[in-house]
Parts: sequence; structure tokens; C-alpha cells
Amino acid sequence: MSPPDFGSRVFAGWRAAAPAWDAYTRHAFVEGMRTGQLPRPAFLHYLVQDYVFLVHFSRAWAMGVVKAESLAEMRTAAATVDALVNHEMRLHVEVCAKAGITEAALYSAAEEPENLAYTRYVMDAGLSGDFLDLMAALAPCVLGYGEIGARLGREATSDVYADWIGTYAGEEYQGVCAEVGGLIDAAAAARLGAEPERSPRWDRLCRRFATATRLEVGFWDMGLRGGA
Ligand SMILES: Cc1ncc(CO)c(N)n1
Repeated sequence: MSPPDFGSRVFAGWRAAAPAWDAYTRHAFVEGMRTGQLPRPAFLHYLVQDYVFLVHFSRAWAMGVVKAESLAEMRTAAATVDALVNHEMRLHVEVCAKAGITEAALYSAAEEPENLAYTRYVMDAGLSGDFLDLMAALAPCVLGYGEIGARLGREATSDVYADWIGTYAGEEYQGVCAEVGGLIDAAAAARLGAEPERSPRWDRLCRRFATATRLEVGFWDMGLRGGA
């Protein structure tokens, strides 16, 4: 249950088929957090946008509760909503408070186009598809940050962004990733059978995952722009 695949065969397959995966997980923004060279204004711009991202991302996970087809799926989706709104977002609120940005200002921040595009794409995946379509759009976010966090936890050469790295490298977030990896495999097995790669739905699911991965690259690009 450890990165990079969090014990999930389906995630490993989707990840291998997403051309932009390394551009996402090794983006200049990520490397800037690793070395501490990322300009603070870029980080804060990203973090404010990410707060709004997480509001909509939580709504998308809540749609997972709606689209679940078993109590086990419902439980994991509900637990992920809780982890997002009651734990992960604490990072954003606390770091921004130190920079003089209130939670009310975070909640009402104007969304950048890259942010809008990504969250509404994920929401639409759930609205137009089933639980598995939704999971393919959600997976790059959850598990990508788990992979980035775990790597930076090992490889960071600076403690400037230790709060961020600690959130995603920490036991709690890594535990969410392991649980979501298991959820995805079970969801795929229930709908596509024991060899999901052979299902006629497989290519479309890979494309969804690859598109969400490209939107993650855009999100980091947007963050860097905030430092200019
Ligand atoms: C853009 C983005 N992707 C993934 C995560 C992880 O939840 C996040 N906080 N923000």
C-alpha cells in the first residue's frame, strides 16, 4: 500500500497510460517546493486557489456518495469528504491566516480559469457517468498528491514548504490514498470484472484519467503565474 501505486492495479494502469503524469508530479512548482526556491507569492496564490478547488472537489466526492452502488463505496467516499473539509483544508486556512488572508476571503476568492476548468470537469465526469467515471477523474488529484508528498517527504532539501509537504507525506493523507486505491480496484472489479483492462470501457477511463492529469499540470502553471 505504498506509493507510487498505493497497492492499486487499476491506478497503476491509468497512471502508466497518462502521458502528462511526470509533467504533473515533477512540475517546476513541485520542484520549487522541494528546494524551497518557489516564490512565496506563487505559493500563496496557489493555496488560495486550492482552497476553492477543495470546496468543489469535496462536492465531487460527495457525488461519489450519491453514485455509490454499495455501502463500502459510500463509506469511503463519505470519509474522503471528511478528510478534505476537516483535515486537508486546515493547511490552507492556517497558512493563509499567517499571511493575513481570512477564511472568508478564501471562500469568496475569484476562481482562475484553470481552477474552474478542472473542478467542473471532474464534476461533469460524475454527472454524465457512473461511479467509476467519477473515480477516474478524481484519482489523479488524490493519488498524485500522495505520490508527490511521499517523494518530497524523502527528497526535500529545504523546510520552507514543510507544512505543505507534511500534510501530503503524513500518515493521515497517505492512509486516505491507500483507502482510495483499494476503493478504485474494488469498484472496477465490481463493474468490469477481474480483468478491467480488457473491458470495452477501459480506454475511456484511461482518457478521463489522462485529461484530469493534464488539468493538474495547468493548475501548477496557474500557481507559478501568481508569482510573476
Ligand atoms: C489541484 C489539486 N489537486 C489535488 C489535490 C489533493 O487533494 C489538491 N489539494 N489540489
